[in-house]
Amino acid sequence: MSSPADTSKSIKLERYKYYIRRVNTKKLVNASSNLLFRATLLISLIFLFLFTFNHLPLSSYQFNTRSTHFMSFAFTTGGAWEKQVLHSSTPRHPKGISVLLTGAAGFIGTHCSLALKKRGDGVVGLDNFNSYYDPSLKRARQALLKQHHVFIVEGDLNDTLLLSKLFDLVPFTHILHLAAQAGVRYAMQNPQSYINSNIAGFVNLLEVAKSANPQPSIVWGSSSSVYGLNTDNPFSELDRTDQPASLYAATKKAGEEIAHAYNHIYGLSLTGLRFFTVYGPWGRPDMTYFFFTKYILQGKHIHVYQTKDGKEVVRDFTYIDDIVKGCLRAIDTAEKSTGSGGKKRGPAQLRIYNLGNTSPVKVGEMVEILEGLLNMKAKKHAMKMPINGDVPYTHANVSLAYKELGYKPTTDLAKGLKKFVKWYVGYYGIQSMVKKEIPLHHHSP
Ligand SMILES: O=C(O)[C@H]1O[C@H](OP(=O)(O)OP(=O)(O)OC[C@H]2O[C@@H](n3ccc(=O)[nH]c3=O)[C@H](O)[C@@H]2O)[C@H](O)[C@@H](O)[C@H]1O
Repeated sequence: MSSPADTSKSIKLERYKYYIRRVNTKKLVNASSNLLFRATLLISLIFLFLFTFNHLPLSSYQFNTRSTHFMSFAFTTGGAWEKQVLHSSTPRHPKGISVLLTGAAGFIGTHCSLALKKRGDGVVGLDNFNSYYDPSLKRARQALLKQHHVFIVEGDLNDTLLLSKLFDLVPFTHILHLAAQAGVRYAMQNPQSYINSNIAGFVNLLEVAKSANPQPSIVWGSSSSVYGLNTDNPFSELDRTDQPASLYAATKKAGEEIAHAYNHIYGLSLTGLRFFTVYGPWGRPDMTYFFFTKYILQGKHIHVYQTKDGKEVVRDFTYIDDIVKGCLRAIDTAEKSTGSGGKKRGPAQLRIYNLGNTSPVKVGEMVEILEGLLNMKAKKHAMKMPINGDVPYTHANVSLAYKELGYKPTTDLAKGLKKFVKWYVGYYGIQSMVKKEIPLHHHSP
């Protein structure tokens, strides 16, 4: 039997337990309502953001390309942005196509935009204007395109919202995808930028393209560098491409495999073009012919690379106008994608072509041509090619591109460099430094 003292103890204990239960329940209720409140607040904010986003013109978007997160900030500008996109993308020619051209402020991108616009197609550019090389050159190309009524959207391939918005606005028939992190040797300094642009950015673009209705046909820039350490000569599309010598080459090769997967799963029509050392007016300042020109004019030393066995390195330099023709032929022969609603509806076209010049030239010879055009002697130094991603030679077999695209390069290096130098001295306003008479054309490609 229990004593009264025991009974009172057990009552106290029960009361205490009851008290603790109430406190815990209260805490639980408080915690739950707190959680509920926070969740409601979060959901409301998301709805508010989405609502605002969908009801503001895209003009609007500023893209922070330096950040790894591509945040879009919206502010109203009254639909001017949409108008520019629509105007630029509308073909003038009744049979014209509508092209989203990525990397439009780049070297090949600018020339292709002009050529498409000139023949009556609609073109909207996309470019992030990054500072890999002098952005003022990209701005000058943008100004040139503006004169020809090509509008460039300032944004990044990794910005899904922006890409989706563009496809919501315009039923693009084609994408000419030339935006990339270029440069073979720079990959050792900034490997991540190659992954961001050439892999993540490409996949993002394909993701948006596969869901678009209609799905566009896609032509994109691969590279001769995929042949890497291949020793068969000239390089044919059937040669092995599994020995890249640089991360750049590896990302381009990855792009070709990614293209295969998207073609297979989603029915996207995809054509990859392997460009061989493209040069010409409005070119890239990081490329050798470009900075050799600058250094020769400044009286600075230049290094001409040699292979391990003392031979000069060789490139199949290809003039920009030939490349532009190849790109346009690839677009014109591209079949439609077969998918819709993000689903494949049948087999789709998948192609790869070499676009080169088929006549390789020693880098030393390229220097001699420049010396003649600039009427100045270069301060040349022979140097063993560093192990930095470079390959000793490139040489394109273009018979497949000839057969299927009608691609036939017509510009030799001497003729092409002459056009480049004319542009160079005109653009940089240094005609007087070059004693020889070179007729100038300002700001025309
Ligand atoms: O076809 C491509 O797919 C690639 O073409 C281009 O790469 P490359 O063919 O390597 O051109 P580029 O750098 O101009 O060097 C030219 C030559 O000069 C030699 N070279 C270089 C530097 C130097 O100081 N001295 C020298 O002799 C060097 O050894 C080489 O033999 C693009 O940049 C690249 O983005 C990609 O598109």
